[in-house]
Amino acid sequence: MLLGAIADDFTGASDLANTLAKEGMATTLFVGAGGKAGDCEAGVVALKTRSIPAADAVAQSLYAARWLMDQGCRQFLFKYCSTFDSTPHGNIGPVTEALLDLLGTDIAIVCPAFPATGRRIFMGHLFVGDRLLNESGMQNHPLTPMTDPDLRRFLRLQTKGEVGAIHLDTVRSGPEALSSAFAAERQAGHRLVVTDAIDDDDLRRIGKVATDHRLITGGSGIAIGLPRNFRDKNLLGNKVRPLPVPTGRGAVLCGSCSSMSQKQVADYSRDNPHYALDTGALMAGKLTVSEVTDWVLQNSHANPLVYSTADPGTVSSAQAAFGRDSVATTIERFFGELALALVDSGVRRLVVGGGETSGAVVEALSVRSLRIGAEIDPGVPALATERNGLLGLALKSGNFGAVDFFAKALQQVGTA
Ligand SMILES: Nc1ncnc2c1ncn2[C@@H]1O[C@H](COP(=O)(O)OP(=O)(O)OP(=O)(O)O)[C@@H](O)[C@H]1O
Ligand SMILES: O=C(O)[C@@H](O)C(=O)CO
Repeated sequence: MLLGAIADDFTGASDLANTLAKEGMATTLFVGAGGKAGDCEAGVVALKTRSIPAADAVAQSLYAARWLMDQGCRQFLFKYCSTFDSTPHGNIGPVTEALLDLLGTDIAIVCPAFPATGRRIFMGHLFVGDRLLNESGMQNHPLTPMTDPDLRRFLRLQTKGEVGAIHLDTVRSGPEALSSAFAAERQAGHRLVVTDAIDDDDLRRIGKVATDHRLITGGSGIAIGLPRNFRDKNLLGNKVRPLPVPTGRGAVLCGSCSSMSQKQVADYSRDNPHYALDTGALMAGKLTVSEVTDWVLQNSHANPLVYSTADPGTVSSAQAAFGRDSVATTIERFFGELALALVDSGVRRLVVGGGETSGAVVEALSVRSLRIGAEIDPGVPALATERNGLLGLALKSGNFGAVDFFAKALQQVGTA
């Protein structure tokens, strides 16, 4: 394994694995670290550390990094959300500083840009489409509301050390000038350096210069330029293989409340059987997994949708009534148990919306690794794994995918 990545959630891991596979690295997505890695050039360890206490996120990330070091990785990538999902306490800053210490290196690019999905960084500020981050809908996120678009200022709340910045004009002023700018930041003791990028060419420029950086952090976009560095050193084989095609019934599970998920749920619900989870009933223990499993199986000829997706007002009321973490955990556990029941009852194609939700689902399925297939929409590949036979999956980040994503994904992760 040449490149080892640690992703703070599961949809993020599949997003990054998609980029690395598209750029020609034989990539495997691992559900947690440990055990045998098999034959791959890039390994992405999916963790569920985005919204847990910082100390736990650091411990799990260091464990994953040590495992990746044992696999022989030469370069390491910490993948977080392209909308920088975090809180003033972490976990992006603390995990990055701990990885720098472990890897014995003194600089980490911080670049969540993902232009294909509208995430761009200019003068240290993160945009989503034509809006600043804090006006993009992300200010309403159920777990990590993003209210400051200035990455330098927001990240500084999470770090021990000062944060550096490299602006777009420097990124575009040639590899030598860009390398010198990183050297100057290093000299100034700025270990985390927010780096502007507004298109894929900027990301390739940064990737080229980062060839000798031991640690890089960001969204999946920052990985665009990295496979080429390994290819230029003749380190890559021709190992990317097409996915096998699972066959069987399908279902969609959505626990994301993002603006895009709300549109996707509305779109899919128009023509397909759909079941809205009643949060109150769930919290009162009045809605059981077996009840919903039965409903899905009765409708499984038509690839039904089960969702907890709700608008910000409904989410806030549920959080006020039951507590934010308690409602989130209950819903995630429900989706995990539901997915397990469905897959063990013969569902062979599963499309999941939301990073935390995807983490709960994949962990409940107890699969160890996933293979990466073709891209369905930017940042979301078809995935395949084994559980009682071949299982096709798509793990969609909250705001990713076109409005008709669910129908499209069901077709691309396998056949009926
Ligand atoms: N109706 C609801 N009320 C309160 N919380 C909810 C509701 N529905 C889902 N949640 C919780 O909100 C969180 C949504 O996070 P999740 O990561 O799954 O989606 P996302 O943040 O939109 O996706 P991503 O992280 O990929 O961008 C989960 O913890 C989920 O359990
Ligand atoms: O970077 C992104 O936006 C996604 O891969 C993600 O991490 C959402 O959970």
